[in-house]
Amino acid sequence: MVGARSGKGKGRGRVGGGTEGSGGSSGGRAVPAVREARGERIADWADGRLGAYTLAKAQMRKVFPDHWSFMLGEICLYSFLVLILTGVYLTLFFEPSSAEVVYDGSYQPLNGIVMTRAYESALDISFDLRGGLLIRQLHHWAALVFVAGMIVHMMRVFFTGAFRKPREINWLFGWTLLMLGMITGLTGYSLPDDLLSGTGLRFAQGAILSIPVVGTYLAFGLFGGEFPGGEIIARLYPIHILLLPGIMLALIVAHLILVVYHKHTQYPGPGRTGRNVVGMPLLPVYMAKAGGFFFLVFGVLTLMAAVATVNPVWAYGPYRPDQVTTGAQPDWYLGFSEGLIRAMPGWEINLFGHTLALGVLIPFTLFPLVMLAIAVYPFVEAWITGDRREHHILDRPRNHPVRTGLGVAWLSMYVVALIGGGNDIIALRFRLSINAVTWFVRIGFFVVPVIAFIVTKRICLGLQRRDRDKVLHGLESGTIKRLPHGEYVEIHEPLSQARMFVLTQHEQPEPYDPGPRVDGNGVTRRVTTTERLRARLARAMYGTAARVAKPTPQEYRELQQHQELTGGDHPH
Ligand code: HEM
Ligand code: HEM
Repeated sequence: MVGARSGKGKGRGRVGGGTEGSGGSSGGRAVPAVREARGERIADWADGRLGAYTLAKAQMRKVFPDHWSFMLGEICLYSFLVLILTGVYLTLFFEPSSAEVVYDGSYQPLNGIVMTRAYESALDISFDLRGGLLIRQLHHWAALVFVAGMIVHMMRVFFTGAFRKPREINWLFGWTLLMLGMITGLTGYSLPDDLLSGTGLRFAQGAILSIPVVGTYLAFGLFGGEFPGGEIIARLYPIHILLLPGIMLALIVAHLILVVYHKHTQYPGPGRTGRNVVGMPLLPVYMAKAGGFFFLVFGVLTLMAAVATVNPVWAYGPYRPDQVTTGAQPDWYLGFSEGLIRAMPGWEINLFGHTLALGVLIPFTLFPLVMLAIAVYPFVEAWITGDRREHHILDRPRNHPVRTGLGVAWLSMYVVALIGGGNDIIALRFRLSINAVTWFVRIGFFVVPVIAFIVTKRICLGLQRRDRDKVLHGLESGTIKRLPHGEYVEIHEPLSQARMFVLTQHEQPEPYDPGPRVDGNGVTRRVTTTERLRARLARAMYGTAARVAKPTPQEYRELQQHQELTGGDHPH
């Protein structure tokens, strides 16, 4: 089905079976000879009050393009729903209290141990509440998958250039969701007040303390005094269950409204243009698929929760500031910031009688900066290209080697820092020296992204060359033929027209050029440093070193003629 991008309500077919004008009251309406079906009566009732027909007509036949990578956003959505469902259940039994109690419950090894009521309630949920452990595990697994889903979804959007006009704002909404998701996770796994969550909070408090001038005040204010204080769990609780999920829910709604408003992008293919969407209608096809997919995500998460233990708080024991678990790890998405701090040398300087803990402050600042780099990327790229057009057809990542290289470099930086966050575990498991792992991270943080960039760019260029080859020479069939004069040639099968279109439809724009500095009359024109920088970046991004010229029709025709002469085979 093909839907138009511009104009509203292009759906065809009768929606809801309504025959009356929408929004109108049924006053003065003649009694129908045949009683309408119950569904139709309910639909009429709703339409009279909500204008349902107009809304449904415009949206229900909306076309959604089909591609597996468009399920990634859905995985984020469904794991968020699972988080809310399981989170609500947990709030019924979890008590965010730092009051001290002596444990006397089903988990024998901890009996008689002093702990907070928060930890005790987490143990009760795990051992004494029907389904409690499964729900706790499900909540935690959903959180891990939620953030992973966001990163993969973000990279899909990044590598295909779906962030370009008009979707820059939606990119920022998404990015904010990613940041909030990470913080919500941190506030969540800090709640049960086990030894691991306390260690994480100590880490966060140390990072806050390193902020110059206001750090101490902030830390004291947040924790209600000297660490750990008695307030933090009770303060994190409303932030975790209400404030952050509330903001995220609003942002997700805005995000999805924008997806509907802009209409979804589509991969290039014959018949797909920037003015249409080729795919399946929202109702019934897409709704059925989405509904099924929700249960699939829910089911897989439940299976993971049932068979793989995550955060066994009972094994860690209650938090005590004088103890730390060995191999303490944050959840994977914050391993990045942990790694930066672990790899950073413990520098400290004294400024006007105040200590500046650079060993913590620098990595603590670097983390948001690395994240910020990806947030502003769409705007930087738009500035470099000077492209103000709307884009609804996705790029093939290979056709943008520099962008793809930058994305992979960014990811590799993330992975190197993640290795740093688990330096002790990696050293232990692989029998390496922890110093060797730390030094690898220190050097790798700068070197690995550069290597990743260069390798990715080369692979992209190689793939472009391969595409060019396929268009001009067709597919290698593996059949070798001997010509009358003794030469061996491989028979090449021509590509389908559709494939040929996909491989050649991309644009290869000339990079921005500020023009000659001296014009025809010998007058020197001022070219600003910014213009020069922009031209240089544009050359790096789209210049001849960053693309393999796609075949011209002329080249193609010449080869075709040659082919006819040699009887359908390409000499190689
Ligand atoms: C709670 C988190 C998120 C949810 C529930 C969500 C949901 C969705 C859904 C369902 C779609 C349409 C299907 C698809 O393209 O996968 C979508 C598209 C989009 N998302 Fe997200 N997303 C989230 C996070 C993000 C993040 C972290 C980013 C980027 C930083 C992002 C940027 C976008 C953009 C630009 C589109 C439009 C893509 C297009 O039309 O091709 N989203 N999102
Ligand atoms: C983006 C959304 C959310 C994320 C990423 C998230 C993440 C987490 C994580 C990782 C934990 C630690 C679980 C454990 O003990 O192993 C947790 C605990 C908890 N979460 Fe959430 N959560 C989210 C939303 C919510 C919502 C919406 C609610 C309530 C309506 C909620 C209520 C709770 C409660 C009560 C706990 C403590 C229970 C316990 O740890 O045993 N969460 N959350």
